[in-house]
Amino acid sequence: MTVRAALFDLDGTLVDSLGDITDAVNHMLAGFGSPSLTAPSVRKLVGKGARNLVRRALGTESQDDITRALDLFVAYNSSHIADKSSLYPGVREALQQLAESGIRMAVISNKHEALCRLVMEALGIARQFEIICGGDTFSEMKPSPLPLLRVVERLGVPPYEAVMIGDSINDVQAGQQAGVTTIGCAWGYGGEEELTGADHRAASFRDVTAILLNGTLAGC
Ligand SMILES: O=C(O)COP(=O)(O)O
Repeated sequence: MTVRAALFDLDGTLVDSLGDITDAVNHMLAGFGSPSLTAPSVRKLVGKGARNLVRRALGTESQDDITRALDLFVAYNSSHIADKSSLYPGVREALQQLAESGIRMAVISNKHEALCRLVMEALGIARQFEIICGGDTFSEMKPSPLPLLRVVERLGVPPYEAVMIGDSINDVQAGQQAGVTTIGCAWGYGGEEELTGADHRAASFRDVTAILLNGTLAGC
């Protein structure tokens, strides 16, 4: 199999954003007079977008409260987007290498698209990607296959020549349903058990490039 497109998850895959997400969650909780959460607790809530994150952090089903919480979270996170966030080791080099080898690249995140763009600009990787989309870009977010199918269509690449690289079950399930090969990243926020369905497992970014460039993908 020739890999023509690499579709990357963002939080927990390219960027370690947990510190800033935790601060934004705690800013939001303070606005409700609720106690703070630790980073390991917030880590378990990341993955299905900001609305789901604030709903679970606050422990409410009130749509009014969730909307207010979301506004507080997004406003704080927008102005503290990369105070503590950084790229995972090897990301910059890997993106350069993949770009040089002609692999088309996109980010498909469940984070708001505007926040994706902000953090990617701040960390200097936005220009490496032809397409950047977030949880609010399409009518459905991962684990729906829809964002992946829309992106490969826009790239003009068939799903079977694309690979989804991510750290959570949302990435693995979206990839499986889209007919895209999946690489599970062991360094992210998803637990070990979330990646059992992935076609490949990467322990570092070096593994990701080796799998993408050396033709070691299943079915090669
Ligand atoms: O912000 C989230 O909930 C998850 O974002 P991700 O899809 O980039 O991991």
